[in-house]
Amino acid sequence: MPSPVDAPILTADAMRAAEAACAASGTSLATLMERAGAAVADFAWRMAAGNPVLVLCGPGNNGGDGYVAARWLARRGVHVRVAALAEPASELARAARRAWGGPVEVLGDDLAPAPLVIDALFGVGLSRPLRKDLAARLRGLAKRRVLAVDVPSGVEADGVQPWAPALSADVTVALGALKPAHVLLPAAATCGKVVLAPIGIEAQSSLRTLPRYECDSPGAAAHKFSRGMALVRAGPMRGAAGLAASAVLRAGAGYAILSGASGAPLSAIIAEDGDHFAERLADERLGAVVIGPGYPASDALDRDVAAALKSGRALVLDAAAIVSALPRLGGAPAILTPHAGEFARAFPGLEGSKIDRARAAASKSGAVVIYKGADTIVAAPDGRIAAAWPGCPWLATAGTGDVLAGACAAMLARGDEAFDAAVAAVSWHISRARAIGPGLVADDLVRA
Ligand SMILES: NC(=O)C1=CN([C@@H]2O[C@H](COP(=O)(O)OP(=O)(O)OC[C@H]3O[C@@H](n4cnc5c(N)ncnc54)[C@H](OP(=O)(O)O)[C@@H]3O)[C@@H](O)[C@H]2O)[C@H](O)CC1
Ligand SMILES: [K+]
Repeated sequence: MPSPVDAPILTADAMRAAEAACAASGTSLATLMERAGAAVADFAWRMAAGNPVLVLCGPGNNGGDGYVAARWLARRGVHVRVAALAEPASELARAARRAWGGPVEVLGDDLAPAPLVIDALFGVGLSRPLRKDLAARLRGLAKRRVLAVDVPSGVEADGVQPWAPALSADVTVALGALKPAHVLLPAAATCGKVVLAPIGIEAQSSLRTLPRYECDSPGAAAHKFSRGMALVRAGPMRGAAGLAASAVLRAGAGYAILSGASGAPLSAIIAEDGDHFAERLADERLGAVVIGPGYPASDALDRDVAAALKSGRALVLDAAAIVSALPRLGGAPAILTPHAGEFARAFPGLEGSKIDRARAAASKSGAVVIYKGADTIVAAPDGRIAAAWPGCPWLATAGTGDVLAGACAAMLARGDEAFDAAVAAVSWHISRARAIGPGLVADDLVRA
């Protein structure tokens, strides 16, 4: 399910700060809740398509949003019922319940379902996992369409805790900004389609969802070197390096060299003996170097990584090259592309959500980190983060990481700074994978 493009993501604390700033500048929390409930009602009205709706309200302001949504739905002629888990615990929620004015059922075992269920039990204020009896009761409603208010109830908004909701949502209406849980597994997989209701909050954040991939045409006066030159160092598994070199060209650089291989998958790639590696590294036109695809840990890898670091070129380091380079990176322009296992080896002992850990790894290494997975995170040392959920599940196959490394080199060679290059490469990779779809193999990503 696609999620909003280039949208801000706020943690629960950042969200509370944004709400407070909003209140300080004259927009009350009651107004925000009214807008939130109205936005939820609008999405629900379309989803319900004339069918009855059941709103489940919790004790906090998430429940408050639910009461407001119920009032707006009733006003639009929808047959709407409300069931509460507990009495409202906040003044805003109490006021919202009074304004609803209709009957409130008890969320008990005998609660009759409706074709559409609005889950307004808990939002960013969830402080512990759902109680087992409540979870069991909610699972009885699981066959219905579910619209979750802000996050599916049971999900911890910051994506640190692996708590699960009892009801997975078909649609989640994120209020004011996305939350980390909307883009991090396992929570993201329970949110369904995530839509953003702006509600008037000033949501500035260096943590954002991935932008759409925009392919710039080369300028009219472009030539192969002005479009960027990248070098891929092959290890013993030549195929992986071949995929990376092919991606260098397909992702838009003008010149790709495959060092240490007698042949290449595309005739346009210059495949040559590894003896020329040092000479190539010294070429002023060289914009980026890839090391790691198909190159297990070895003395030879350490030597090649050292030579590449010494050259001062922008580097893309994958697989074993990451651990090899880390102690000597020293602020060199680099993109590291670890998957979960490689990340744990390279950056042991980090805590928090995947976003927190990627941010810490980037800050520690001074490099841009692409922490790969179905919920890929791109992190820059200065704190910028791009979250790539939902990627494309067909990318879960051998060789696609090699293609991503080559794409990163292409973007660097074309002149992007490291974070922009990494974001563009991830975005290119996903958009290509989505276009191919079922049955994708890595080679397809680098075919015409
Ligand atoms: N983004 C905005 O600008 C706006 C968001 N709004 C909505 O407000 C919620 C956040 O509201 P908040 O009141 O802070 O929190 P919740 O409604 O999520 O829940 C808090 C209450 O729930 C209790 N709680 C927490 N965990 C559990 C649990 N596992 N089981 C039972 N009860 C639980 C908690 O009690 P404590 O004992 O922990 O104190 C609270 O009573 C946000 O998500 C939006 O939906 C507003 O509309 C304003 C604008
Ligand atoms: K909710």
